[in-house]
Amino acid sequence: MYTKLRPIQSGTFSTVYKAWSTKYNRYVALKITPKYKTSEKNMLNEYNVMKTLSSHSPHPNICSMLDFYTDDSYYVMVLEYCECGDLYDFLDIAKSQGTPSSPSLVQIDMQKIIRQLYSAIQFAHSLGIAHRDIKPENVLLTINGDVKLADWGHAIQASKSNDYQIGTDNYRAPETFSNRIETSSFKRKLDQSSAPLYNTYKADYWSLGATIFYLLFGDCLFRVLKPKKGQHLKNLHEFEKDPFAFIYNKYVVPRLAGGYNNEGDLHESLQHTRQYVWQDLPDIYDVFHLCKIIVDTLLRVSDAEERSMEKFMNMVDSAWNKDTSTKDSFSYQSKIDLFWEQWSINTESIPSNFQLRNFEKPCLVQDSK
Ligand SMILES: Nc1ncnc2c1ncn2[C@@H]1O[C@H](COP(=O)(O)OP(=O)(O)OP(=O)(O)O)[C@@H](O)[C@H]1O
Repeated sequence: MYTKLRPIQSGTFSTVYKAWSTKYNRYVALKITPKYKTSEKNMLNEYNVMKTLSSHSPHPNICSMLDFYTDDSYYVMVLEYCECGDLYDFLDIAKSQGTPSSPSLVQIDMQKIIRQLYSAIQFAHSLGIAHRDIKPENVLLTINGDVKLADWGHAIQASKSNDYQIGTDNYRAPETFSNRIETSSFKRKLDQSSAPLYNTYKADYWSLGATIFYLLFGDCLFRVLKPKKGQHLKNLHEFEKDPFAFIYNKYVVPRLAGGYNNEGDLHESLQHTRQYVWQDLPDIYDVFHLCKIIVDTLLRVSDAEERSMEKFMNMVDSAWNKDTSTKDSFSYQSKIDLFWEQWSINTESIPSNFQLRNFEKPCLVQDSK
């Protein structure tokens, strides 16, 4: 019924193949998991989640399960095939095609990706399912540039959980790290049931914010090497104290090595380091503005309850609403005002050869001294 054509990629637990289905008369993806790599309980959980998500009217931005098989050695999940693979690899290819002086021709339609991810996550939450591993690697792309949220292996059908360390560190919400929990009983792993519960939907909101951040800067917000896990918590504290200074120092300043005379140069430098182009963020203020929206609505460190995907989407909608007659619309002047209000970083934190000067328009210049 299925003819395996080629392996697509091996993940931690499974290998995914492109295959042809005579039953559906279309290409499919076979996600094949050896039984020794997972427990029956975990597989049953993924199967049940996929079944719920794929039944009655499947969501266009969720990678549906078409079939499921098992034998003595393997579990085989038959999935819709996404021709362009995952977003992480897609951007990696885009980056490798470009050069610092000429970015790859790949263009990222931010609005489309954001809206479709929002819609997929909202749909899953409305069915009582939290994904718990949202990241660029789990966002698949179709040939039409539509996204499909995939890999529901860590998903849970509950709005609260006290499972910690589930998902991927670089995209995981702070409250899901067990070493933030001070209860000694939890630390000693005596009684997990007494560990505090976290809201699984709000944890997904954080991961959505971290995923969009990756698209903006081509890098993870809190990239931490495995041996340096403690660093992750330090980063979170630093980020919480002043998110804009954190982002500015870690993601903007390092890209200023060559010196910049105006915001156009800075915008280009960001594009060139990433080496792919955003289709719909025409200038640097749009990038910073979107970044501010993410920080204000999704990347709330301690006050997880304040995270709101609806607020995020409303603010994105008004930021992209180019009708300047609307009160909240994003005029060029308001972008500049916002830049100074939110991004005028303490000058002590800027390397000595750079300074912010308020010219006709705010811009970054290299100090000639
Ligand atoms: N339906 C699909 N169409 C095309 N490519 C796919 C599909 N499903 C998965 N892939 C590719 O295979 C990779 C691994 O898939 P998946 O994340 O589901 O496996 P996994 O074993 O759970 O991985 P991990 O746990 O390491 O994240 C994806 O990142 C993607 O590149």
